Amino acid sequence: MLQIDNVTKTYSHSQGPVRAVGDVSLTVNAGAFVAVQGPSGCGKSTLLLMAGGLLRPDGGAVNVDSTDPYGLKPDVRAEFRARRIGFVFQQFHLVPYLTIRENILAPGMAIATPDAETRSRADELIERFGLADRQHHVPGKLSSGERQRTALARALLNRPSLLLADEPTGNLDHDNADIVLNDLKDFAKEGGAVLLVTHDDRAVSYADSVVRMQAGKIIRD
Ligand SMILES: Nc1ncnc2c1ncn2[C@@H]1O[C@H](COP(=O)(O)OP(=O)(O)OP(=O)(O)O)[C@@H](O)[C@H]1O
Repeated sequence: MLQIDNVTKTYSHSQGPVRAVGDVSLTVNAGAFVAVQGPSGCGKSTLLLMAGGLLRPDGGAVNVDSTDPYGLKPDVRAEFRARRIGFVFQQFHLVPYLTIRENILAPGMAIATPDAETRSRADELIERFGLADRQHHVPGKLSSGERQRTALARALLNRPSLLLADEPTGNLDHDNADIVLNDLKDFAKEGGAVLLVTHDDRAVSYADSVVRMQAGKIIRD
């Protein structure tokens, strides 16, 4: 489902280059929930962005559903991402002037005007995540838990095969964190692939397997 082979990334910086990820390989199969755990600055977000077709590695290869997203033209890559990959971030990244329902429908808009099936999928997710009463509100009016459930619903709209989650519980209390982590787990149980990057021990306990990262490298136990 997700295969990362020997990827590297170095950022250029006025103070000199910053090697964020060096020679990392990782596989996440369908039905697997894999966590990458490591301290702040070890390269987790960089790895996740490369896995999601959002940041081209300097070297190595990324394959999602046997497709190299970086081999696609930018517009085709954007559509590929919208169809196959769901993203959940710590800061939610909702569009502040769109309602909750419109935010959830946003990945549908990236492909075409949402048809009846997509709209009904959005309604199903709105029910499932307990957002029915808030669907016509903008994100600024919602709690952090509701915002992250909105982000998760948005990530699931197009029935992706891969979910990428970057510290998704960082802004949530325990109860809301449990809800989100159980939803990631359910997604894997239903046959999806989940890659979670986090420093949080509790979040990691929901994953089937954990790899540790330090200073841009995977540490093998
Ligand atoms: N755009 C950038 N330009 C320069 N350096 C960057 C950039 N983005 C990240 N870095 C550096 O690359 C390294 C890895 O950053 P990254 O955000 O991937 O780590 P992280 O493990 O996700 O950290 P955190 O948990 O704090 O988000 C850090 O040293 C960071 O300062």
